[in-house]
Amino acid sequence: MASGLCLSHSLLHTRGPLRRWCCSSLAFASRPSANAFLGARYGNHNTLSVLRRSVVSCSASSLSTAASAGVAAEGVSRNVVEVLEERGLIESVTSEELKATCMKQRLKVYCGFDPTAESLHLGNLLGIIVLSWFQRCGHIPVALIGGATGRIGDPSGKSKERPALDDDTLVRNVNGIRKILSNILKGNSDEDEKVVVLNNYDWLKEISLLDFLKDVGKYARVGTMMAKESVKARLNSEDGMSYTEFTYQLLQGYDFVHLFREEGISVQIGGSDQWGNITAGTDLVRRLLQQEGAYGLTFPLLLKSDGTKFGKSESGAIWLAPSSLSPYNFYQHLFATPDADVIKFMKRLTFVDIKEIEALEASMKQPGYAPNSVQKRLAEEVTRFVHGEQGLTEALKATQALAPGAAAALDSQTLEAIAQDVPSCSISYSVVGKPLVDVSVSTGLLQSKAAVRRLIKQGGLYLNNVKVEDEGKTMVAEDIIDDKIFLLSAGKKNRLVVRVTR
Ligand SMILES: Nc1ncnc2c1ncn2[C@@H]1O[C@H](COP(=O)(O)OP(=O)(O)OP(=O)(O)O)[C@@H](O)[C@H]1O
Ligand SMILES: N[C@@H](Cc1ccc(O)cc1)C(=O)O
Repeated sequence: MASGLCLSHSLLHTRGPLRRWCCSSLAFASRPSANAFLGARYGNHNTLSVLRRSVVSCSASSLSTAASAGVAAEGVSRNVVEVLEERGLIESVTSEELKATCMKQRLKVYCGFDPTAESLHLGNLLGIIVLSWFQRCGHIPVALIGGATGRIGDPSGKSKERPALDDDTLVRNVNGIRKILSNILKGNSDEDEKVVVLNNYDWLKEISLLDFLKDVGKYARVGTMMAKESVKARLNSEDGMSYTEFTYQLLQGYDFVHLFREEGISVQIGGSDQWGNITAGTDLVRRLLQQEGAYGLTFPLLLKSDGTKFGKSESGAIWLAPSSLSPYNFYQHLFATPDADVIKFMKRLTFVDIKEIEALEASMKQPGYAPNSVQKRLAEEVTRFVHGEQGLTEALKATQALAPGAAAALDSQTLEAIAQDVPSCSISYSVVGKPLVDVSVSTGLLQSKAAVRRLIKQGGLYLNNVKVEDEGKTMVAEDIIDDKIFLLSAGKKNRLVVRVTR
């Protein structure tokens, strides 16, 4: 049974579907012409001009006219393809027709994530954001977790075969990712809007090897499979590629067939590295189901300033799960975005109106611009989207409390949150009445009492963000916030959260 969070209609996956390929109950408002499926790769930053040059079945101007003439399908508020173009969120689409189709009908759109870690990361967030844009424009987003494909390993963008994950790890990762997807998508949609999270293990586990080879493999051309970037790159490498990984594109392709037929999902999105897998899906729908109307859309990968991609395999992933990276640290990473990238990230990672982003861009060039103001806005918007209002409040409180020279009043909740990001230790309540000099050494903040005294003289020791002036200070009950915790700081950067046990 499908593990959809709130699945509106159940998946019909008996062994039957493999025999029901040619009869789909889906009704599509438009049937694209065959040459519309030649596909159009968008230039990275020049999407509109490429689009105009290669329009096949309808011109860009006729689309805008159609939209402004108010012929949009009920529930569809804006042209999502235009919105995504405007924000630099389209790398390629399989057909120009999508731009017209997305105004004529409410589309179901999916993005898949393999469970290769317990959390998703900032790069994966783009898929969630694009899903969310579809939703904001009136379409229906579906997130998919690759419980089955995660066992095979996507070779896209990988120079080496991925190590196989054991079952326990896979289950843990699937659960972790499901939680993130549900939280973010649910938190950012209307209360009564259902969020669907599927797991491809639910249908792929049903299919026998013989059925798969006979019924799916027959429709796949080896030459086309070999020509995919993910395969070509690996075939030229020393280790080559296993048959297992070679079949990955077919599994993802079959997912699209299944979702198109059983769930009425007609659009698959993914990062640009997913182009080969996505087109494997649109091809299979055409060959196997003999149906037109399946679209693929990719977005550019989010890159760091050094040109490497934000990813889970790269060092220092910016995780979305609060258990892997606190909202405070998440916020700080975004706050540290270089000026050169901040406007691009505002467009791709937030839902702030494009006009407002342009105004922010102009403000950065003004003489009175307060440095990092746009970074602050970026960090706030993205943290709110990922961690909710409460996560943002936690991040802002911790930021205030940990800012050099902070005078923020502390509470135990903030300190507990900070304890995820700075060293912490526990001490017994008998600390009350002890000299602070001794406590600073016994907690490991500083090496010796002499060092503590020297620091106090220099004005560098802080207790709960308040400068300690008196070398003879002893701890009193009021120093222990909410009777449980306090913060010691040596200078502005060296912090220690101390939990007090009774
Ligand atoms: N930096 C990125 N920018 C945009 N999209 C990304 C980025 N990294 C991953 N994605 C997209 O997220 C989806 C899930 O990707 P995937 O699970 O392979 O993540 P990954 O970080 O690339 O994993 P791994 O590092 O294990 O390959 C895909 O659509 C992929 O294109
Ligand atoms: N191949 C995708 C995940 C995915 C899996 C199955 C799908 O149907 C779609 C996408 C990735 O690794 O990022």
